[in-house]
Amino acid sequence: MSSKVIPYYNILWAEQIQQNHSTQAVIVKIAYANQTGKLTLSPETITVKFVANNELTSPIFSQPQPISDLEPTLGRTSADSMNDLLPKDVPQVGGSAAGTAEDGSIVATILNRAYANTKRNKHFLVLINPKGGPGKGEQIYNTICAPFLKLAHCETTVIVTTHRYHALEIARDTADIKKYDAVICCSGDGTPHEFVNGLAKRKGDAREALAKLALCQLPCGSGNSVANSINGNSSPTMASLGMVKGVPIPMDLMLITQDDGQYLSFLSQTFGIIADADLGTEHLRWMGGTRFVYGVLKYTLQGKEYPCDIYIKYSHETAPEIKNHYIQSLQQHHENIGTVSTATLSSKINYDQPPAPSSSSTSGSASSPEEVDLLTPRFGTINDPVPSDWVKIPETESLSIMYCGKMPWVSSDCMMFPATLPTDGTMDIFITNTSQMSRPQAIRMLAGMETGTHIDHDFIQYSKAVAYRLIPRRGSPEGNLSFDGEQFPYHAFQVELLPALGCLLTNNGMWTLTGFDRR
Ligand SMILES: Nc1ncnc2c1ncn2[C@@H]1O[C@H](COP(=O)(O)OP(=O)(O)OP(=O)(O)O)[C@@H](O)[C@H]1O
Repeated sequence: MSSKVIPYYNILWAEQIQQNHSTQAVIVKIAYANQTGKLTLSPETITVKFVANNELTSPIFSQPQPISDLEPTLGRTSADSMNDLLPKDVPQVGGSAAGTAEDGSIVATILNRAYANTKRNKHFLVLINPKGGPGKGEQIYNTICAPFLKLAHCETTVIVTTHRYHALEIARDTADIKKYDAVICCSGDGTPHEFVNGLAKRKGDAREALAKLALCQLPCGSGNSVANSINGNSSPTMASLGMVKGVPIPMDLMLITQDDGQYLSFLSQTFGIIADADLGTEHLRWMGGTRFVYGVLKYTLQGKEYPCDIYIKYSHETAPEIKNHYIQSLQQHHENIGTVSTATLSSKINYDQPPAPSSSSTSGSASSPEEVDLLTPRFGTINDPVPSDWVKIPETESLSIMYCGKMPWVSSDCMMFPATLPTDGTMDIFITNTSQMSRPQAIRMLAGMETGTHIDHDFIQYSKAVAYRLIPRRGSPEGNLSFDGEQFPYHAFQVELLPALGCLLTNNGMWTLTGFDRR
């Protein structure tokens, strides 16, 4: 008999389906995510027989009992291997025959361990963008994600977005939005961008809603930064299990001011080649993620330049400073996750003291962060003078890429920001001028983006900042500018970090680590 081990993490649900009082045996149906490939899981069920002497009897897998049409044929499982599934202290069968989660029964024990550090029966708001990426959002949700959520007894409210800004309107206008544990964006990165900005526009409870509604993504777009950064891949089944077992953690956000507008950004701001590669290749959506790589290569080899002026309020400028900050932030994150519940984690995160406001728009304010307006910038807006302690970057008249981000992976094959962490109080800024590199150098740098080693090249600047400003030079040809992958006017803008304002649904209280501390 072949053996099968089911990690508790993969268990979606357990339910007692039969009890024999004379033998004190119970039969439990277990729904779980079966690992069927390196990055694929299949929602399946097995039935297992337990007896009162704390031992698992021969499981009755020869007669699998699928509970939905989606269940594939079950594998055979040995009793021995199931000890990895079973707790050593299996309680006596008895008590409530219902086998509910709280009654001390085997079912309760399994469920408690399967959901040891997260909430079960999560209530999800599901937003499906039917036009995102290759346009398969509905299909991917219905055939791949929904079965996991159903087996895990999660509650769902599903909305298919019908127009641009629909996700923003839902986040802004849904009165009881805080009843949801998380929002599943079945989309690319544009929908989470809209959703976060909608929450920020709520009257009265914006801060609370941003802290409560955990973002997650069913990867249906071309970039899928959220899913890639959380799971380290863009597998929809891995993402689906991650939602069921997700642990919410706080995440830093970024506040952008441009013209007279203010926006939140959870992911990135992109100026130059990367923005052109993303937004200038919309007609190539059919290529999926490859269109981005194609675009970057094309514009890099063309040596396109984007004259501008950039001012940065650095937090960590040199490579050793960045590495030290990463290691310290990671340790602090693990300490916080280990000692407090995720609900109170946000308030326990200890950031570098934010600098004092420097502009007229915030001067005189002695309010605590809770009291000031959610979107009141600490450093003023793009319409204020550049603060005197910000550093002007030299030689940006021939800049080719400015990319600022807060998530490590911007697509499955691009670890753009290897040194970023969810709540490290900084944003990572990548600046380079590819037109001054030889073609082989440029291609080596681009190839390094897959593993995050592109930041090690001499001709790039990778730093950490708490704020910056970018001003395109007057009279220069216009390119694209994107915030979180969404197109914005090619105008000057300013960005500052907002510590731990948002919430992210992660697998184990952290997104996939890049290994930056071990480099
Ligand atoms: N029904 C709809 N029709 C047209 N546009 C929509 C619709 N629903 C949402 N949108 C818009 O589609 C845009 C893209 O959303 P999405 O989240 O899928 O990211 P994406 O930019 O397509 O991702 P990627 O670039 O990674 O493919 C958003 O601006 C959103 O407002």
